Amino acid sequence: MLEPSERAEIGIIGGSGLYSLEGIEDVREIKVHTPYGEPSDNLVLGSLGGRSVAFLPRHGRGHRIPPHRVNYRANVWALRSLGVSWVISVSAVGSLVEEYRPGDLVVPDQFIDMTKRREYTFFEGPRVAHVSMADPFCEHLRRELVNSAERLGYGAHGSGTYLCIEGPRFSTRAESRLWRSWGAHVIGMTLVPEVNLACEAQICYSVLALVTDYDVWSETPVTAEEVTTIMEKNTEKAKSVISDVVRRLPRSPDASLCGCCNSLSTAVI
Ligand SMILES: CSC[C@H]1O[C@H](OP(=O)(O)O)[C@H](O)[C@@H]1O
Ligand SMILES: Nc1ncnc2[nH]cnc12
Repeated sequence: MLEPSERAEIGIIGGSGLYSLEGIEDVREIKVHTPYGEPSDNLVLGSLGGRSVAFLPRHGRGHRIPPHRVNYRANVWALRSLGVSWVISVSAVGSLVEEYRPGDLVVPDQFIDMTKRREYTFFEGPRVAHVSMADPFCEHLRRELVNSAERLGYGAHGSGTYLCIEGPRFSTRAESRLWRSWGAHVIGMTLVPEVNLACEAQICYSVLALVTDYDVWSETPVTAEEVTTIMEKNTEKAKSVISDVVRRLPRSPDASLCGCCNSLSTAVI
């Protein structure tokens, strides 16, 4: 496979409602081919706040790809092949607890995987790896995201468990009650296996989640239309946080906060 000649330091994966980023200078658009097939769209490269970034809309521009059909391996591989060491993922999530309100930002620190049939690993044998997922997100990047949200006056819930369902349907009321009883805070359909693969690729990865709804446990059950409307009203928040955080990220992560770059050192058999 040909390695792209372009390079980028920071990858940004846009979720529902975030299909482009403003303020990128020196914009180039490239198609990246991977051993796993095509990523969700062309990658948009450029400079944001003096840092080289690569933007990829998870569902493709125009939201063409449903969550269970996203080629997560191609997306993460494509970003890695550009040399990114950080990936900021943006996601719309439902809330499973009253205190996380529509419009709020959340930077989760844990997840529960309820997906069913996805491609979870780059290591299909004969090379086998079991990466640790005890602390699945980059703590350094998480802190930077929370700090940026605070600085901009939005605030963010600095922890929370993201429960990932297979989708594309939403949960039943019984399922939603179950997720709540398990202690999950937010719900979405795309974190897994994006986070697993980022870890295998030794990338510092974190999610900036935006709450769009109260799922189906409150009176009026969530609809896709509701998610889109709330995202449209709030994408500015996510864009401002991204714009602020990319300026502040150091060239390399603080080894006392995260071990993302070494995630394979104890994982490969
Ligand atoms: C548009 S409703 C559900 C859809 O929104 C979330 O996507 P993303 O995480 O990419 O923002 C959710 O996971 C579903 O895919
Ligand atoms: N309630 C919900 N369930 C699953 N994914 C979502 N994305 C946004 N809201 C959601």
